[in-house]
Amino acid sequence: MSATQLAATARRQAAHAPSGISVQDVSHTYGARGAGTLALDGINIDIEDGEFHCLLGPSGCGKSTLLYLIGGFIPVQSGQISTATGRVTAPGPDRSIVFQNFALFPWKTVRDNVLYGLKKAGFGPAERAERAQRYIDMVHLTGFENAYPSQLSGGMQQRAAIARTLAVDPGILLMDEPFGALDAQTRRVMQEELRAIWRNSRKTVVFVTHDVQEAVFLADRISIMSARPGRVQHVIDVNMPKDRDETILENPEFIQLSEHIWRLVREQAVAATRGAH
Ligand SMILES: Nc1ncnc2c1ncn2[C@@H]1O[C@H](COP(=O)(O)OP(=O)(O)OP(=O)(O)O)[C@@H](O)[C@H]1O
Repeated sequence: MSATQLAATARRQAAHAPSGISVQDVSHTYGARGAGTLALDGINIDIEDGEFHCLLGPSGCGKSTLLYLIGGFIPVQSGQISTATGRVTAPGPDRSIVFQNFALFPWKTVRDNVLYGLKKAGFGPAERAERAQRYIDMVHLTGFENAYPSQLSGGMQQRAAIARTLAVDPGILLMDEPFGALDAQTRRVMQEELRAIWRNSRKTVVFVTHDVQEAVFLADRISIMSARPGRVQHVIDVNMPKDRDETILENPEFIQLSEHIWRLVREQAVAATRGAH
């Protein structure tokens, strides 16, 4: 193998390995500096490789902005974000994102939506076909390979979007309120499935939500953000069993921790409402 091929293989392996994320003193302003909106102010977060980390905070506190900065979808203006593959300056194969609104191509079938991501990520034809089926099966959409998004329920569409993202095997999975559009029951099932998928795949996950129970159910650690400008107010360890299903909702420790976090988030939500007047 040539040095170039070796380097390409090393890059590809690094992209698939779970990676830590270091966010150092990151601030972000939308619009003209000085006259614009300060969305984030001096964010510092260290996320370990393989960690499930939730960003929790009131609407408008900058959770999505921080996620897009980590993804490299918007440029870092101030401070620094790094992963195992180096400093984040643009999107890369080590980071993939799942959006709230599924973001599937409506004119492509489930299989073709998943294949599209794989082709873009540079997988060969045989591996693309094998991976597409494997991840469609993993999210329990076997039998719906040829269905179009409009023929699927919201939960099924979001499972297809998750399959598309997981199939390319990114080391870091970024999720922006992916279950926000789902009904409560489907949302609970998806949370359990995501937690199980994460346990098997050992990805690093950064998950944005404003739902306290969702954060406590899913996360190893939670960063609670302040009302705008977003700052990290508290970092909470969730010391719960790694295998979680809905029985944990009745666990007294789960209830106590959720109430504690709810009070912390409520303080920020009240501050946000006052700031808006
Ligand atoms: N493209 C943009 N141009 C100008 N301001 C923006 C832009 N995107 C976001 N903002 C502002 O930056 C702040 C943070 O927005 P962001 O979407 O990151 O917050 P969020 O915590 O994810 O909110 P939500 O929970 O409601 O989705 C908000 O006040 C928002 O109005």
